[in-house]
This record gives sequence, C-alpha cells and structure tokens, in this order.
Amino acid sequence: MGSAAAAAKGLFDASKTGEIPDDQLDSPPEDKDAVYVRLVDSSIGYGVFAARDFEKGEYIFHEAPMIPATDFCQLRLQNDLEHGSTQRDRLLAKLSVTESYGHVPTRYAFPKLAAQIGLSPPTWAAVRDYDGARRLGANLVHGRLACGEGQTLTEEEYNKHINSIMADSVRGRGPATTPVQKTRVAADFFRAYAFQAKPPDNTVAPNPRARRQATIYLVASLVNHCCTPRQRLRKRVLGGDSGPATAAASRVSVTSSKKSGSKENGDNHGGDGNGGNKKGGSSDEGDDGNPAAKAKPAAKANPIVTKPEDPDAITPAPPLEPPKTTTQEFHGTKDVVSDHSGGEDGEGGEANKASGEPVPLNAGPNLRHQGPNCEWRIGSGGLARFVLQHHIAVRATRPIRAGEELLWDYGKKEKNFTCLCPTCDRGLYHACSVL
Ligand SMILES: C[S@@+](CC[C@H](N)C(=O)[O-])C[C@H]1O[C@@H](n2cnc3c(N)ncnc32)[C@H](O)[C@@H]1O
Repeated sequence: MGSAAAAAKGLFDASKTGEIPDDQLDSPPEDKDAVYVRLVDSSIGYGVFAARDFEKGEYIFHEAPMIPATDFCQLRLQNDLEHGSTQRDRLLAKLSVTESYGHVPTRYAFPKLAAQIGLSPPTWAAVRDYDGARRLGANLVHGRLACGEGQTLTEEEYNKHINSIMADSVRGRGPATTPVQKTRVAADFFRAYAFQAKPPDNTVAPNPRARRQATIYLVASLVNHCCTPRQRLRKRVLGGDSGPATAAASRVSVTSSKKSGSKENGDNHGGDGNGGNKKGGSSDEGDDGNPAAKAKPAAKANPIVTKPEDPDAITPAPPLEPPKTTTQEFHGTKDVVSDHSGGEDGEGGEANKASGEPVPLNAGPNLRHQGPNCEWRIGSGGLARFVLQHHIAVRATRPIRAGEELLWDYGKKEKNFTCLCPTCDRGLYHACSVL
C-alpha cells in the first residue's frame, strides 16, 4: 500500500515511505540500533540481544511479517494422517518452505531448515559478503539490527554452529526427501518459529476451523523462551500485584502427534510455546534425537487449563492464576495479543537499571534470572497502535541492559520440551511450582 493510501486509511506504511499518523503514535521504537542476533550456545542456537539499554515499557523493535502461512489449521494436517496425500501436498505447497528458503535472509536466520530439507546452509563467506547480519534486519520497521563489534558472529562461531546443525541433521533422520517428510519439516518449522494471528476478516478460509494465520518473522522468531519465575507468579496471585496477567502463549502449535497426546483442535490450538521444543524433524520416530531431552525431564505443564472466554483467544496461560487473554481491536478485526509482562515484581529491578556498561554475552544470573524481559503484540491493539495487522511489536517489560538477551515466555511447554532457560537453570520454576 502506498504511503498516501496508507495515510488516507489511517494505517502505518510499513515501507517507511509514509508518515505515521499522529493519532496512531503511541511511542514507537526509536529507529536506531536496537538488537543483534548472536549464538547463545550450541543447544539453544541463536538468540536476540539488546544493542542498547531499554527502559521498562519502551518499544524495542517493530517488524513486518516474513513468511505467512495462509491457513494455520492446514499445519495441523501434518499429524493427521487420515487426510489424504493430496491435502498433505497442498500443505507443502502452501508453506512453500523450500521457496522461502530461496530468500537469502531466511537462510541466515534459519540455517537448521536448510539442513532439514537437504540444502547446505550458507557459508561464512556468503554471509559475510552479503552483509547477512544487516539483511536479517531487513524486515525491521522500527529499531535497526546492530552490527558492531561483538554484535555479529565470528567465522569460528558461525562454522561451529553450522557444523553442529549439520551433525544433528545426520544424527536425526537425515534431510527430508519425500513430500510427506518435507511437509513434516515445514510444519515443525512453523511450530518452532511462527506466531499466530487471526486472519483478516475478508479471508475465505478453505478450512472452517482455520481462524488463524501463522507468521514467521526474521528477528522476532529468533527470540528464545524463558519461564516466568514462580516467585513472580506467586506475587501476582497472592500479593495483589497489579501487573497484567501472564497470558496466552505465543507460538503456533501444530497439532502434536498422537504420541504427544495433544488434542486436534483442542486446547493446544496455538501458542503452546513449543518454540522451545527441540524437536527438529518429524515425530514419526517418537524421539527427537536430542540427548538433552532425555537427560532432563520437561517442566510440568499447567494442570489447570481454562478455556479462554474469547473464542479467538489463544492457549490458556501459565499456572496459578486464571488465564486472561486479551484481544485488541484493529480496524474491526481482533488480533490476539499475548501479555507476558512481569508487572511490578521488585525482582532485581535495580540490578537491571541502565548503567551504560555492556553486559557480556550470557550475562550472569543476576540479570538473566529475572525471567522474561519483553513481550510482543501482533497487530495494532494495545501495545502499539501504529503497527499494522500481522506486524509485530516488541516491548520491554522491565529495564533491559545492552547485551542482555531478549527473552519472553512462550507459554505452555510441550511434552519432552527440555527447557534451558535461566529460570529453570536456577530452579525457580520447579521449586516454586506448588503454592
Ligand atoms: C523460536 S526459536 C528461537 C531461535 C532459536 N534459538 C534458533 O537458533 O533458531 C525456538 C527454538 O529455540 C530453542 N529454544 C528457545 N528457547 C529455549 C529454551 N528455553 N530452552 C531450550 N531451547 C530453547 C529451541 O530449539 C526452539 O525450538
């Protein structure tokens, strides 16, 4: 949409050529270096880090969608083998993961996908020559990707990462070759990386159950999961914390296989938080090939599962309090929003105040233990009125220091999920799990 048309319609023009109408400006992220993408470690892979200090409530970045899947429910067919191969092939066509992979920034962001579909991830020289780090930020509407010293991968780090991805792929089931295998890779890819949002009102869904679109973002899809510390939840429940309820999960959930016990079209619809699921491929082997998954039991899912009142609401929230899923109006359309903000929990807020000192990668527990530090919204409601439908805006839920990893709570975790987040590392999730 051109800028004039966008302005006339009162929308923000994502091409940046248009001006944001005054009445739509809340407080957009500043258009300057905001985040960078680096390796966290070989188990977790990439993560997104703050390039500067952010205050609580400050917008960090705003990003346009990268790969949309038009029909979220189609993803569910992955495990629904009673559907014929025609449908599975359609799914494959719709997801077009292979074609998307031709888009160079996608290769940089999701090298694992390459290995899974039998392509070589880009070489270091290709990344360097293409200025891949900056390209990764190509979809950012506000907030730039930083590429200073220490903010981009070194050749050694990159090669180590790619080698481990390739080794995992070989140890697993090998690259997908048949359409069915490719379909599963596609669905797993969306399960791990996509967000879901309600399609525009005028969308004619081929599947009556299709109420959501799944969208991948180049940067936001690389943000890792962190469990909300129980202590914080406990405060909210018992201590009258006025912070918003931690609400529904953020990630798309493809129907889990029968083995994982999820219900078709059930509560797991959407937002199971299994972006944190290390499963790299299909579920046909019942084992994701990740040794860590066996070594450490998954955190228990919330036994209290309450259906959200809004039929469009996504998966219920974490334990200990009734989930409160918020929907926001966007030009007549309700977009689902997550609300992972921590509220005033007093947990280490001081320690996190901007000091100007960069925080080293994998900063110590004094910073990381505080749990999630940001939240997201898709669409214009609530958090960012200037954001277009299916655009995502990310905001700090507590002060964040330069160098700190951005983390949010994906929500419900899938069976066999091995959570390596700082909250679980410190036992804050498990230790406080019983009130
Ligand atoms: C949305 S992606 C995040 C980006 C990812 N780290 C990458 O390099 O592509 C979700 C994936 O990151 C990893 N991940 C994220 N948070 C995690 C956590 N707390 N514990 C373990 N793995 C995590 C899992 O492999 C998960 O499937």
